[in-house]
Amino acid sequence: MSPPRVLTIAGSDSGGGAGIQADLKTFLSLGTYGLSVLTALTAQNTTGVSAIHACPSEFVLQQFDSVASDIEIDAVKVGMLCNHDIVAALASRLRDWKASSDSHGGSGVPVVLDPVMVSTSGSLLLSEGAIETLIQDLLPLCTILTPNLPEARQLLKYAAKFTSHQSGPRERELAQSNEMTELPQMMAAAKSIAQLGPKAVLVKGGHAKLNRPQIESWLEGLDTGSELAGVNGAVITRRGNVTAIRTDRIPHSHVLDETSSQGNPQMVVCDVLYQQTDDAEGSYVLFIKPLIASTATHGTGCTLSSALAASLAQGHSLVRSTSIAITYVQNAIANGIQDLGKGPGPLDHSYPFQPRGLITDSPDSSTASPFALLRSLISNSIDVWTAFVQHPFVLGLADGSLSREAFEWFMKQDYLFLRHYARIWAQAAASPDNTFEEVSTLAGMAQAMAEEAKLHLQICHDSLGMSASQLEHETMESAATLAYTRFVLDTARSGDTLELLVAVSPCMVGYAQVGLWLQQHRKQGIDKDFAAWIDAYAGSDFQDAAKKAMLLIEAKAARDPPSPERLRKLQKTWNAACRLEAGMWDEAVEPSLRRLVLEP
Ligand SMILES: Cc1ncc(COP(=O)(O)O)c(N)n1
Repeated sequence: MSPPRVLTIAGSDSGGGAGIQADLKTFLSLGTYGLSVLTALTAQNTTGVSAIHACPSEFVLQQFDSVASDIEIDAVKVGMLCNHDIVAALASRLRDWKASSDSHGGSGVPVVLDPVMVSTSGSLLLSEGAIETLIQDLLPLCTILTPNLPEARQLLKYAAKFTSHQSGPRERELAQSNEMTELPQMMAAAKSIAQLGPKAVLVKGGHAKLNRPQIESWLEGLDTGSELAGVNGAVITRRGNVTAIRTDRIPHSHVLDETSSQGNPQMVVCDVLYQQTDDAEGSYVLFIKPLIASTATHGTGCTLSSALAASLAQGHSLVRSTSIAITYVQNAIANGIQDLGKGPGPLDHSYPFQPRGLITDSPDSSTASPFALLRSLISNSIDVWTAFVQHPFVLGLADGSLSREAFEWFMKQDYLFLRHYARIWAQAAASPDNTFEEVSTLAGMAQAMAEEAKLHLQICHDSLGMSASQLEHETMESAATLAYTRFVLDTARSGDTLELLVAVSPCMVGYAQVGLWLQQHRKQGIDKDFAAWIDAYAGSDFQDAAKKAMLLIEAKAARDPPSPERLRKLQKTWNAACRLEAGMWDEAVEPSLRRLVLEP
């Protein structure tokens, strides 16, 4: 079960925040295996770059040949290339390598190119003379190019020179305007840059703060109102060749104070993805999300392009990979390490495994890879997982802004859910392949659910005057509760114990994670029932039962290691369960989504 392999060809940042260091951390947290070819060493810290030592281009190729002749590579990310010699040597090698791997029946290894030119701190990371070679030799080989706005401006200066298409003056006009801060301009720029050869271009809008009402009205002019879907809290609309994916969710941050991260909800950032299509029009996907006002953004470009390459290596489409990469970066920025050195800090690449303690700590030092399966399931569902464990319901519990009414709605539905959930654990306990100890652990989870339900009962009794019998026999079940329980019961019927355990895991692992997180981040003076809820999930009874069950899942997976195909199926089951979990909280916080469907 070797993970997908991703190669970074980039420079080293001795400060650890950008370059190959950022790339390898990103690869690891997105469930891939990282390889690296170094182009240059930088003496760098949070305050800037003090020296650069370029590798001889022959040595860059030697590293590449060594890796590529032995290890099958699923995606490549290219970052800092330093000088003309390295660009030229690499372009020639990548062209031959891609041609030979394509001729072996492959559809081509995706190459993500981050055209690193100048560091955030102002140092030149690509010599002037290398840009033309990069454009002429390297861009045509790449699947996607990911310039930020200053880099896009640079590239546009060359677009007119190297392409035969008609819109030369337009490029010059765009390149000269230092204010490429309007969405239509960014879209035009992405399309022009694509003429230079890459199949797709992602113009990153981080340097342009856009105004939400303006964007909304621009999109409305475009929309026929065809709202396609809400996926992971995003609203997707499409008109013609423009798809817009809008999220309002501000990633939770344990480092930024609310005033800075939520300072102005009217400000958004938009990344523009342009893909070449068979007709001349191409297609656009706009990723619109809240601006996070943080200074800890060192390594953002490296991280985004690496996350994109890792997701492509996992087999995701370009649009989904872009969406995963953006989600990863948003959250890693929101959790940026502010106080690492004297200058702007780096992102926190390890945020998916926060709070440290649940899944990162080895419960048993004799296990080489504790929680290997659960880590891989989380790593491969970062966007879905984050939408669940940092749901507005959870954030509302932390700062007390959740309404009592939403909380009580959820308590009633969760009470109904828990009865089924306890049945499912009991069913898993009865599986014929269980050891004696496993029967006891799984039955213990059923018992833990019964304990958990007592809290629900008490809250419903004290605030709504409801008895257990009223809850069980007079409460209608909502669509989200029914959907989740039916999904898990169907999985149980398939008879595959590991799959059943994966279906119930997000609830257990997620609540254990959410409980620990809330314990650290809840505000003083929140509602006493919110506090009791947090105490229940952060408490040792629930945490211990969850940890035991997690170890059991890992033991089962280790005993009968899933094939790649089975792993894909388990991942789908996990993803669905995460979405269904979040769906129950969606109903709580958004009354218009509630549907009571099943009479008791
Ligand atoms: C080795 C290396 N590669 C890339 C960057 C750009 O990153 P940033 O724009 O965040 O400074 C960097 N500073 N160092």
